[in-house]
Amino acid sequence: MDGVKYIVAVASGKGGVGKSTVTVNLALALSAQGYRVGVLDADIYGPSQAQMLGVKEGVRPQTAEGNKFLPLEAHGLQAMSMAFMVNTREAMVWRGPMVVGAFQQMLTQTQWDNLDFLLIDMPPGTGDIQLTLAQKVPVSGAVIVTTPQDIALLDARKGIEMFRKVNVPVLGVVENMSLYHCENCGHEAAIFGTGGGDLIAEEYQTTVLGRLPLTLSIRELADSGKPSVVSEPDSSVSQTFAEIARQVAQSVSASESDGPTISFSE
Ligand SMILES: Nc1ncnc2c1ncn2[C@@H]1O[C@H](COP(=O)(O)OP(=O)(O)OP(=O)(O)O)[C@@H](O)[C@H]1O
Repeated sequence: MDGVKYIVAVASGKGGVGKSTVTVNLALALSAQGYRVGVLDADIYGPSQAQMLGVKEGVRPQTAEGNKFLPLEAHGLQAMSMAFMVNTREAMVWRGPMVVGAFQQMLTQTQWDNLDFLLIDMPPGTGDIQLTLAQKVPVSGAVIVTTPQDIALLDARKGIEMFRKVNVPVLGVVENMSLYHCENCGHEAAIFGTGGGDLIAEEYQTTVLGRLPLTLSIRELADSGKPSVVSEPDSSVSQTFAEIARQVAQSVSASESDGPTISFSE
């Protein structure tokens, strides 16, 4: 794809497991390691990257030559989202083909500037957007986000199976909300159970790229538009994201030297 070296999808089967939070922090961690990084928010109905990147409501991308949009810049990242095109306070009452059309336009009409990595924050599920992505652009790999509980793992499995079907390598699993960590007393509790990430990684011969705790600060900082990796670069959460970023960068360039072919079949 023009202006992009590697495309990495960040996906889950289930909604609300922290895909957007992981996407933005992983993008910032890659950027801190010297890469040029973009984020494409593929969640058309519920885009959250504008808020997580601190882009104010009503800021719109500029147009460029050839019917293209210039991505917005935030915290050194290039970003494109449906939230930059519409009023996010209004419900998007759109049928599937319109959603796919909007996604395709963002995918093909954004003028990315010389990116090493474009991270795509996928909507939950295994539907139209996922298939469109696999059909339209060469995806270097997918990061699967899950929480440790059974219901999320069930859906994460479907996500992994889907990427396998469309020949996109699964780079690994991020187990989010692994442990609840109370920032006042330090107490820890495995609210969503334990071992889920390991289980699924073993089942699909992939790896757990990292485990993130359920903490107030991760939520507050993402909601405030200054995610953990920029607000608390020395925290253990940011170190975990740095480690995930290193593994993603390494396995994407390793898989390139293997000469992957991306194909699609119904
Ligand atoms: N590790 C965490 N600790 C605390 N809060 C978290 C953590 N991860 C995510 N959250 C919070 O949980 C909520 C859902 O996270 P997020 O939007 O990243 O999930 P998602 O999987 O992208 O959701 P959707 O399916 O709606 O796209 C957000 O308010 C986010 O701040």
